[in-house]
Amino acid sequence: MARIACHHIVALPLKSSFLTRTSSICFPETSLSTGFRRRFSSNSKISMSLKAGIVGLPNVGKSTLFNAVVENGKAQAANFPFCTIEPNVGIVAVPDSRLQVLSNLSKSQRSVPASIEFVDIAGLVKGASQGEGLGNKFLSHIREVDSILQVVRCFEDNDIVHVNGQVDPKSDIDVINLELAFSDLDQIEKRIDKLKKSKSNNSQVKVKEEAEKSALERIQEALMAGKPARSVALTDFEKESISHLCLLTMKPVIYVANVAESDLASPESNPYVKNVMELASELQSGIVTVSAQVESELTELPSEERTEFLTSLGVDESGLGNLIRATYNLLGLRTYFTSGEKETKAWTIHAGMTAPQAAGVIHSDFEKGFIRAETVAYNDFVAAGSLSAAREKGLLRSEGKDYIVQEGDVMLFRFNV
Ligand SMILES: Nc1ncnc2c1ncn2[C@@H]1O[C@H](COP(=O)(O)OP(=O)(O)OP(=O)(O)O)[C@@H](O)[C@H]1O
Ligand SMILES: [Mg+2]
Repeated sequence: MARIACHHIVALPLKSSFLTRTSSICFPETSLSTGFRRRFSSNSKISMSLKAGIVGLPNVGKSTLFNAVVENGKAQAANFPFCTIEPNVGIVAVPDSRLQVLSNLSKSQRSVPASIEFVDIAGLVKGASQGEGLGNKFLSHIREVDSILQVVRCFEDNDIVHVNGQVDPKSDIDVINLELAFSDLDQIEKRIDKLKKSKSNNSQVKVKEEAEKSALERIQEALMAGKPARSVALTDFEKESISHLCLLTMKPVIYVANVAESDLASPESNPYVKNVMELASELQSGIVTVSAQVESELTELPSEERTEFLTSLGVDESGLGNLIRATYNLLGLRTYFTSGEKETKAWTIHAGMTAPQAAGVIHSDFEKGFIRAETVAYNDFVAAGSLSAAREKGLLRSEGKDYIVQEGDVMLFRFNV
């Protein structure tokens, strides 16, 4: 296996999911895990969950990581319409080697990668849920993201102040998680009070409110026991009933252990990283190790010098690609392709989406007027060499409106307008 500047330690679906069409993915038990098998009903509102928030104590390396990821994401794809929406929100390309392969085969004029949004959120401190530091404002920024990358300081450096005086990943993680839990508890308490006072006579509303109350009571219990909301088993109906609250501890988390450059080659031997690994597994979350400092220095170097720098640190490649892919997968996102002479493009869908829903990602008219999809698995497309060759060999299938789009499908939609 290639040595990389970012090691995925927990079974997060990284590269494997991109190599096989139907990948067997082992996700931590998050709220998203059921989504793999779940089908999206056609009337359910689909929003592309694309935002990952970089969260952590002050001065742990969040902005350093954010800048490196954004710079790297931009560099990954010259044709990618990169933009920084606000100074602290950046869209980055999801690196995917399949894109270039398809693009070459189709002799496309350009290729467009999938993308996700990263948000650099200011540091959280103890007491934030009571308004300390930048307090509730920043908790509300976290509320808006779909997944959390929690940066944990695992590097020693006496010149860089640690808000609590010493490097202690367990304590840092506890501080952040406690603030998130307090904020959720506060919201839940208010909501349960409101639900108790509800006088609705509408039976449908009543059923929904009962489901919401029952879910919230169970989440409240879990939070009091130090567990995140995502650890509570909920039905789809219950999940939907509480979704308006955007609970912070419901969001899937990846712990990003930010290590010194000297630890990059074997992060597992750093006891701080070990602590983070143990906690991540207890909290049903993923972990990646990365050195934000190294990544930021890499973006400053001309590409020919990057390999040399990485080799001197004992690794082969930058860790950001893996971090971005891990985040993409954590968000429950999947990719299908369209490929032709004009362009080859990676489109982002949720796992479980049907062909018309996937077509709707391109344009709502494609979904409304959907007739059929012609589809071929990525590996079959590559083996055949082109869409027409795949058709001749009978590898191109014609699929109807119930077809669940698979990771890596290359698709062509037939529709009426
Ligand atoms: N892996 C690392 N090794 C050594 N130094 C690092 C590492 N990662 C970040 N730093 C340094 O730590 C300092 C703080 O980094 P940064 O400003 O990114 O933190 P932050 O979490 O965004 O802080 P804030 O919450 O105040 O915005 C910087 O001087 C940065 O160069
Ligand atoms: Mg910062």
